[in-house]
Amino acid sequence: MASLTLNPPPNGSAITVQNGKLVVPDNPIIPFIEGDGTGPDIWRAAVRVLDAAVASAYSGQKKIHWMEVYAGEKANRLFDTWLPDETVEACKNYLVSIKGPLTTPVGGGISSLNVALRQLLDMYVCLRPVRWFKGVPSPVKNPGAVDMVIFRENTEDIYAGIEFEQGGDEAKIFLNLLKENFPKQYAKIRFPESSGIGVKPVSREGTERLVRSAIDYAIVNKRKSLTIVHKGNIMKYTEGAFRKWAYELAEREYPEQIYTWGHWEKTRAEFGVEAANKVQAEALAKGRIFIKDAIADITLQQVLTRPEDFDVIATLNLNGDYLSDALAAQVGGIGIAPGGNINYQTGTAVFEATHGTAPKYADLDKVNPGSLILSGEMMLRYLGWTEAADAIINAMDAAISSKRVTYDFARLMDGATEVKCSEFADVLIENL
Ligand SMILES: NC(=O)C1=CN([C@@H]2O[C@H](COP(=O)(O)OP(=O)(O)OC[C@H]3O[C@@H](n4cnc5c(N)ncnc54)[C@H](OP(=O)(O)O)[C@@H]3O)[C@@H](O)[C@H]2O)C=CC1
Ligand SMILES: O=C(O)CCC(=O)C(=O)O
Ligand SMILES: [Mg+2]
Repeated sequence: MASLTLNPPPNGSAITVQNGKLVVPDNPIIPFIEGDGTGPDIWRAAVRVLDAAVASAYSGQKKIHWMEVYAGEKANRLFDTWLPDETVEACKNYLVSIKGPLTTPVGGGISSLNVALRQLLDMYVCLRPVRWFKGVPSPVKNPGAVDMVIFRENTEDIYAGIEFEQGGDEAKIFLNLLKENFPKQYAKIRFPESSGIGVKPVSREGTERLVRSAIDYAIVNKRKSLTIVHKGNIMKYTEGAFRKWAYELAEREYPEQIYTWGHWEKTRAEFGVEAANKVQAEALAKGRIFIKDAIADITLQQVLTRPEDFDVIATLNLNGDYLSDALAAQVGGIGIAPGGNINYQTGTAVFEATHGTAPKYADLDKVNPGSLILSGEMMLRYLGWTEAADAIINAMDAAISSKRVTYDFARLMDGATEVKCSEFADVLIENL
């Protein structure tokens, strides 16, 4: 078994934070994790596009110095560990990283390494923008109306990993604890002997830092609304509390920048519906962000039936996981759905696609690398390298217009030429 020593590229420099702002040298060291399954294919394609975009935008004055760090199957194969401490340390020390997808077995085995990274680095925002590129095949009539940005809470909820396996000693201890201390709640468990147990923590701090990031984003990017998505009618003290804390934070910290349903309701109670509508219209015309909420099940319908009503979305971990894949479907699928895990306080960020390892396509040079490339685009924007990021968006538009696309788009697009994963990268590079 090889021993693990990371060798930082000798000509690169670390990104740092000063006075709460990222300081990005022209030669930043950026750790990358190749990923499992299709990860190596899409990484090989993505890194070429990212390097070419930076080279062409800055005429060679800026250059990323990539540093491979290990996780998942490759780390286990080479170093007999799934997530080496050195990887977590590198992501922490170099601040900004990028990764391919990592496999998580279902129903047993190791816990998610993706979730572990988010928790260990306390990257509390999972940022997943969903927008349509002209010409991308979509199952909905008006995919252009989809322009949403999901802020998914990334460290809490059922993903905290507090679970007890049915029949195990821990489950028995936990069930006894419930029985003795909370007999009324225990009585609600229909089949206690044969139940596995999961615990769902949702905190005020966790909610507030997520919602604050979402409101800040909405303000900076001049977005119209923020919808708090929750299942607070059923899970009152977790998801219901998320909704309550979100509104309270908005009203307390952003009184001049937001307008909420609560404000509308107050005006309506005093002066009637017409007056309330008028005050709301005036507030929104001045650029205030409209803060509203929606229950998770109806949200999944309404993002389809009236997408124009949704803009920035703040939601809990599991809702955000479901919602991001569902929304990706409306704009061409998971093959071009990017994301980033971010701690806006420390600056730590790991960018990664929304999709998984798609193992049936591993090593076929087939899948769409767009999601990882667009995650890289988000990363470049996060670094402040907007020219390179813009170049990638323009190249994506041009590649799709030319209809030279990977299998996922080609199977739905009339007159398309199917290209391989690596060839799609070539098409993008031609268009930079
Ligand atoms: N952040 C991460 O690292 C994530 C990891 N995972 C992990 O990935 C593994 C597999 O998960 P699974 O649920 O199958 O989901 P995947 O996202 O890996 O794949 C599901 C389907 O999505 C489509 N797809 C995925 N990636 C692409 C791409 N790049 N281009 C085009 N189409 C794509 C394929 O559809 P089609 O069959 O129609 O061609 C594929 O069969 C699991 O272990 C899971 O835990 C899952 C999500 C995120
Ligand atoms: O960690 C995993 O394997 C799945 C994660 C996931 O689905 C996501 O991040 O969207
Ligand atoms: Mg997911």
